[in-house]
Amino acid sequence: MSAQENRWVDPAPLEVSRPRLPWWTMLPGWAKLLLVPVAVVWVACWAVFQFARITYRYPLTITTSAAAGLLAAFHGYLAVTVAVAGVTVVAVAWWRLHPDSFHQFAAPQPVTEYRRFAVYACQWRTVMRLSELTKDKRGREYRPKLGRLRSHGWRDVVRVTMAKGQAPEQWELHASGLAHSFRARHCRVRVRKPGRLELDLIHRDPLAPSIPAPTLGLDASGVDLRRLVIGRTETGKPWTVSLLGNHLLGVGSTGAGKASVSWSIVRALAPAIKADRVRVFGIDPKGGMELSACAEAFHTLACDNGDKAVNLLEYLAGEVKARAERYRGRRTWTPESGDPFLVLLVDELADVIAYQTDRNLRDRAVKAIQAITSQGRAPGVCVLGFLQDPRKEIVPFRHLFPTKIALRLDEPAQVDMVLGDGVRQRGAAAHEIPESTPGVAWVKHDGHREPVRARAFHITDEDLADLVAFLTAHTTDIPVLVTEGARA
Ligand SMILES: Nc1ncnc2c1ncn2[C@@H]1O[C@H](COP(=O)(O)OP(=O)(O)OP(=O)(O)O)[C@@H](O)[C@H]1O
Repeated sequence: MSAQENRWVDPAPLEVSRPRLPWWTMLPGWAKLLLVPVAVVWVACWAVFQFARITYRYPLTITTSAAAGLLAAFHGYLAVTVAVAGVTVVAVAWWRLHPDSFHQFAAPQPVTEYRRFAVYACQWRTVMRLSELTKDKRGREYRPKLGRLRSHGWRDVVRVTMAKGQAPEQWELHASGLAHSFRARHCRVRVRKPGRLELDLIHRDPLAPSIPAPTLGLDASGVDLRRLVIGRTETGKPWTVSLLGNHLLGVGSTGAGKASVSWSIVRALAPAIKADRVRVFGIDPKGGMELSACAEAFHTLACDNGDKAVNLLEYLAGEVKARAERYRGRRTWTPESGDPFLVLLVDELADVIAYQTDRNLRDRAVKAIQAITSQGRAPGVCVLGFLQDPRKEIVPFRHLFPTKIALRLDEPAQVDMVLGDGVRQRGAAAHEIPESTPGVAWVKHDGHREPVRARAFHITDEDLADLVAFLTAHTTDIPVLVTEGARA
C-alpha cells in the first residue's frame, strides 16, 4: 500500500442544525430550584386546562366514563355491566321504534365524538402536512387548528382556525384532497369570520330521495309571498322563495327539473290565484307542452315566442309603468292597493329573447322584459325566467334577477355565469349535480354570501290534476285561458 493511498482524509464537517436548548437549562442551579414551584403550578394549570378541553370536546365520553368508574367503585363491575346492557336495550328500542327522533336527539353526540377522535383528531396533523396547509418557519411549525365538530350523519361540520397568513382560497384549492383524506364525498369551504373557516365534509346526499308535493293549501291568507315553500334544503329546512320585490332566474340543462321548480311555485300560490289576489301570466314557447298541463292556473297563457308572447310582455311592461304612476309616493305594492300581485312565468326565456329569428319581435321582447325586470319589483310584478343556456349573449340582463337558481348544469363555467364568481369555489358545484336527482339546485340570493342547496317538490301529473281540480272547483269566477295574446 503506498503512502498516497494511506493518507488520512478529513471528513466534511457535519452539517446539522445545532440543537436549541430551552432557555432555562442555562440558568444556575439555585435559580432552577427557585423556579420549581412555579413550574409545578404551571404544569398543574396546564393539566387542568387540558382536562377541561378534553371534557369540552368529548363530554359524553368523559361523563359516561366517570359514571362507570364511580359505579364500579361503589357497586362493582356487575353493576356497570347491567347499566351498559340497560342503556343498550333502551337505545336499540328507541332506534327501532322512533328512528327519526333517535337520529335527531340520540345519535349526533356519540357519532360526533367518535368521528372527532377516529377521523379528524388522529389524522389532522398528517393531513395538514401532506396537503401543505402547514408552514415551517425557524424550526417552528404553524398548523391550522381543529375546532368544534358537529356530525349530522350525512355531513360533518368542522370548524378550523387557519394558520396565520393563510387565505380561504388555499383551502378551496385543497377541498377535494381534504374530502378524500377524511373519507368524505365532497368538501365545501365556508368563511365563518376572519381567520375562521367551516368545512362541510359530505358523506351522503340527503336530497337523493325525491320530495313529494305537500297537500295544497286552501286559504289565500296563508300564502306569504315572502316565504313560498317550494321544496326542502339539504339541512332539512323548507326551501322558501320570496316573490315580493324579487325576480327569479332558474337555469338548468334539459331534464334538470326546471318545471318542478316552476310548478312548485305555482302550487304554493294556488289559493291566492283562486282568490284573484295573484295573477300568473305564462309564456311557453314550446307550444304550451309544459304550462298547458295546468292552464287554469294562468290568467293569460301564450304558447309561442311570437306575437302573442311579445304582446303579453308589452302588456305587462305597460302595467308596470301604469302601476308605478298610480303608486307614486307609496313606494311599493301592498295587498291593500287593491291590485293583484302579478307573476310572469317564462318557461324557455331564451326562445323569446334570443332564438326568435324575427329581429323586430326579438327586440320588442327584450325591451319589454328588461322594463319589467328593472322596474317591476316595486309595483308588484315578479318575473320567473327559466332557461338552459346562461351565456351573456342569451340573457344580457342576468343581474336584474336577484335570486338565481342553478339546477344541473353542464360545465363549471355555467355555474359562475348563473351564481356569480367565487360561488362555485364555495361549494356550489351545480355542474356536479347527478342526473339522477332532478330538481336539486344551488340557490343564491343577492346580498347573501352563502349559496343554499335544495330540492324542489316532485310535482307529478296527479299533483297537476289536483291543482286543476282545486282551481276550478266551487267557483263561479274560473280564470280565463287566453292564448290569443294579452287581454290589454
Ligand atoms: N324535484 C323533482 N324530484 C323528482 N323528480 C323530478 C323533479 N323534478 C323533475 N323530476 C323528473 O325529472 C324529469 C325532467 O323534469 P323536468 O321536465 O322538470 O325538467 P326540465 O328541466 O323542465 O326539462 P326540459 O328542459 O326538457 O323542459 C321528469 O321525469 C320529472 O318527473
